[in-house]
Amino acid sequence: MAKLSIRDLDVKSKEVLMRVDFNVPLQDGVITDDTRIQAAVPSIKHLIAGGAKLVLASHLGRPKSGPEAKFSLAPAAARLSEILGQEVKLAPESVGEEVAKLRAALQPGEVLLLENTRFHPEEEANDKDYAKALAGSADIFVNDAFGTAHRAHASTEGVTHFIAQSASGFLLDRELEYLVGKLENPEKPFLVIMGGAKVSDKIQVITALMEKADAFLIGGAMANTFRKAQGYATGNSRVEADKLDLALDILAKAKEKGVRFLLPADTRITQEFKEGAETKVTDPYEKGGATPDGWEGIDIGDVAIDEFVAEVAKAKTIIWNGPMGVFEIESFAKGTKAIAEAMAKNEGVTIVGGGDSVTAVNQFGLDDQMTFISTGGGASLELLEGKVLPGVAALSDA
Ligand SMILES: Nc1ncnc2c1ncn2[C@@H]1O[C@H](COP(=O)(O)OP(=O)(O)O)[C@@H](O)[C@H]1O
Ligand SMILES: O=C(OP(=O)(O)O)[C@H](O)COP(=O)(O)O
Ligand SMILES: [Mg+2]
Repeated sequence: MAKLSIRDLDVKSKEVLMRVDFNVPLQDGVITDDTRIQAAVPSIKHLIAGGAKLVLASHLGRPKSGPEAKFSLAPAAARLSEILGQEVKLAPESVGEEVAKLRAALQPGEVLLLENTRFHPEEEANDKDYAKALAGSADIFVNDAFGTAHRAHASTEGVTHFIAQSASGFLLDRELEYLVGKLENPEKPFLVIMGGAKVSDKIQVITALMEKADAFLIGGAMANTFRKAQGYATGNSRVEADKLDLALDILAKAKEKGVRFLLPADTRITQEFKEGAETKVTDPYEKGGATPDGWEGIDIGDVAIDEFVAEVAKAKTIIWNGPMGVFEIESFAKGTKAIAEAMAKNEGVTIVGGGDSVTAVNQFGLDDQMTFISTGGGASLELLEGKVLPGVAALSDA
């Protein structure tokens, strides 16, 4: 069923609450990649030009409980203000009396960014009272947060129950159009590359993706979980202990189905998690490779790089989510860079999704060489899996 779109709205003098995904990478309070902010600008400008009183909501990072300065959206407000060339006020909170006053005082064309919704645990719990408070006096809700559309949270799903009209934004439309439409019949071989840190979420989609993909490459922290499950020593590596059985199930299923499923043959490891740290590569696992105690896997190894690059060269359609290593630290970026370069050379369809994966590709200056850049990692994987994302399902029908 088609959903109401931002194109269909008359927003003149209306209060519009728009969910954006300003979950941008920060280092010492500085935004290292503003792709997600830039990606929301077409919808923001459209609403400003249409005379809306615009209230923006977003999460940033994963604060544990309550406000934490390092997860403030202040840098995002400042960056958006620069991009728009107009003031973007940051509310001190996402809900409450003071915020209600700020919202009521908005004039057509003005923009207010609410503080991080995840400063309230009620956001992720999709609590009704919090969602209602967030909806506040809004006449219209727009969801342009593709990167968070796979979460049924108060600001993505809950609010729609308290606002008359809920529509998709331009970014959400564009992502869905490409990732659902163009990927319906991918040219084969279809390769999925997965890595990154959000293992417990993303490992869950692999089984479903085996119905579509011909091959998988697994890097990042996800690879550690698979290697641990196989019984290899993983030292201090980041491992998802409660996903070991699932990892073994996935390996068995891949074998049964004849899906190529490549884990890194070796791993780059370190004792110190910092720039310039000494690193070394384990022996290939086949030859007894192991990560000793006190060391942790922070990138795929050199044999793995060669094998993965060869696999990328053979594929006709590739979707990549999750860096191969901790690319934010240059000494740990080799594997991620090699994959990005191999994708750039591939003449088939190359899709990179995810806040951090896209940051890496931008950092290497290879974004122009990709067919499609998606602002969502988990969201694009769940979409590919064939799921209707909760943030989309909740929108009004057209
Ligand atoms: N071996 C590893 N150990 C720990 N963290 C890793 C490892 N490999 C990659 N990462 C981290 O994964 C993070 C990105 O993961 P994720 O959020 O799942 O990807 P994306 O944002 O592209 O969807 C990066 O910040 C990177 O440093
Ligand atoms: O960064 C995000 O996803 P991604 O890391 O999969 O690209 C989104 O903002 C969702 O964040 P979440 O995974 O903490 O819900
Ligand atoms: Mg990420």
